[in-house]
Amino acid sequence: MNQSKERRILNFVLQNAVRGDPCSVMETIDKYCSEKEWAMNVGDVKGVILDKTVEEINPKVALELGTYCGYSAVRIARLLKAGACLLTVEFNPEFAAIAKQMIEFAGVQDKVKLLEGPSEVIIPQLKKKYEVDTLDFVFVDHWKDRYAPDTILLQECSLLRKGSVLLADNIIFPGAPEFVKYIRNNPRFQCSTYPSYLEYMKVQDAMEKAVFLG
Ligand SMILES: O=C(NCCCCCn1ccnc1)c1cc(-c2ccc(F)cc2)cc(O)c1O
Ligand SMILES: [Mg+2]
Repeated sequence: MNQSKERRILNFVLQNAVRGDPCSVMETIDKYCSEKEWAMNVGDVKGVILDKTVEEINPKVALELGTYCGYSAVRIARLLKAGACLLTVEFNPEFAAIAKQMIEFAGVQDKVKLLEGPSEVIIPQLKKKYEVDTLDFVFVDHWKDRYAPDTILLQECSLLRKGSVLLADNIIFPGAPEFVKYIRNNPRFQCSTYPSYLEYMKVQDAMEKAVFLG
């Protein structure tokens, strides 16, 4: 049975990156996906916006929606301080299996909890099953038509507090128009847009930062 692209990316990392070195894993994925096969990692250009947002917030509890191969989980986790953690949600079992190995190879597994399943099922479980109080940071990078409903669900589940920061990928391409409409017209969020480029491409994209005002 022929290999998936995600399996080829993981194998390239296992054979070429330095075990236990998150930056080496990120660089190796970026090299493969810019030279050999495009893939929907947040990438090295938008990744800098993600880095700066995480460093500014210094979250104790972070949530990622959309793990994929684990590139952004490694990217976020490498910046987390002792005792901080990232919960990352992946719906696709194949992607989750790849991401688990990627996260372990990078050596950040102690800071990352990979949760497999639909976000609409997992989000309501975060408080009781995963012992979350509130979220300091949320990286939104899953199905684009789930951005708005899951942002509403996070509020309904009292998972956001005054100052919680959401950062959403792909605001321009592929786009998340319902989310943009919802979040920019919502007085409970302070929004800012970060123009950038689609991963590994000369195509415009952007990230939206939304601070929950409580
Ligand atoms: O669809 C995307 N991500 C979600 C993947 C599935 C999430 C599954 N899941 C996880 C948890 N709950 C559900 C995505 C797509 C593109 C893209 C860009 C150009 C193009 F021509 C085709 C695609 C670029 C991204 O940066 C993306 O993030
Ligand atoms: Mg994305």
